[in-house]
Amino acid sequence: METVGLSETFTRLKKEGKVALIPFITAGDPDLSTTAEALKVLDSCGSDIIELGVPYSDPLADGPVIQAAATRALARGTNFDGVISMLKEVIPQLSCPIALFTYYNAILKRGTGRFMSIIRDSGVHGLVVPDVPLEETETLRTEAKKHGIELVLLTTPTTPTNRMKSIVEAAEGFVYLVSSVGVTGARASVSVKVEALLKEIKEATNKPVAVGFGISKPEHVKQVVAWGADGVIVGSAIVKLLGEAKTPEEGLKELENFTLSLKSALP
Ligand SMILES: O=P(O)(O)OC[C@@H](O)[C@@H](O)c1c[nH]c2ccccc12
Repeated sequence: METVGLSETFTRLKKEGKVALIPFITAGDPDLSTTAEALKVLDSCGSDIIELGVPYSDPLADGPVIQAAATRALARGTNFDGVISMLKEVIPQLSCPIALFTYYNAILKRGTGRFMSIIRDSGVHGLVVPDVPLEETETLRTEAKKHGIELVLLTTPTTPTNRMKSIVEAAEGFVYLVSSVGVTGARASVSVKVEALLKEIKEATNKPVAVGFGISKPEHVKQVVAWGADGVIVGSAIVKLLGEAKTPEEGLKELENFTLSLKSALP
């Protein structure tokens, strides 16, 4: 089935008074066939958008859980081409859009235009590149737009206001609000600064804002929703379940239960 893109998904959810559940998993951990199953589980448990990470050898923005997942995936021989061919198989079976998550290196290696057409042909709708240098963002954005890919941009608690404004202006699909400084990883609680940050961003744009970093429990989800988030991103807590389970089947079962618990915390 042809899935709609990121911004259309948020438009539908807004009409329904709902908040997007956006899980992140690392492709190839523990292996690509389990990733294919995990995408279907996440979709059937009510995920609205799925962030799929392409494993990279130097994930500088990632904490230990996702770094370990990338290492395991790379050790299994997971590469960009393998992720793309898996997606070509799986995306037609999903009802929610995929946002590919990659460090800038994978784009540099192929050239921006070629990279965008490859991911578009696989059925991917969105793209998140956490380490794209500011001066390269414009090229990335132009090429993404040309190929119908929504380029999500990230803003953080330490992003100066005028820089935040240009980020939200340029972002497609949604704005990714990184909740706390530092790297990805489950935290005991979500930074209270998120409330003020969300307010400031929502004064600067009508685009949907999804919050990520450290969210790992249903109560975190409820908190972020209460502060006005349009979407909630959960990565490390899910990656941990999948990657550290005794068997892939057990990991998928735990993934299902955990995703349902997060979904039930959302309106
Ligand atoms: O893992 P957390 O704390 O739940 O945060 C989501 C995060 O994993 C995901 O969006 C992501 C994975 N790698 C990243 C690198 C930078 C920014 C965001 C990310």
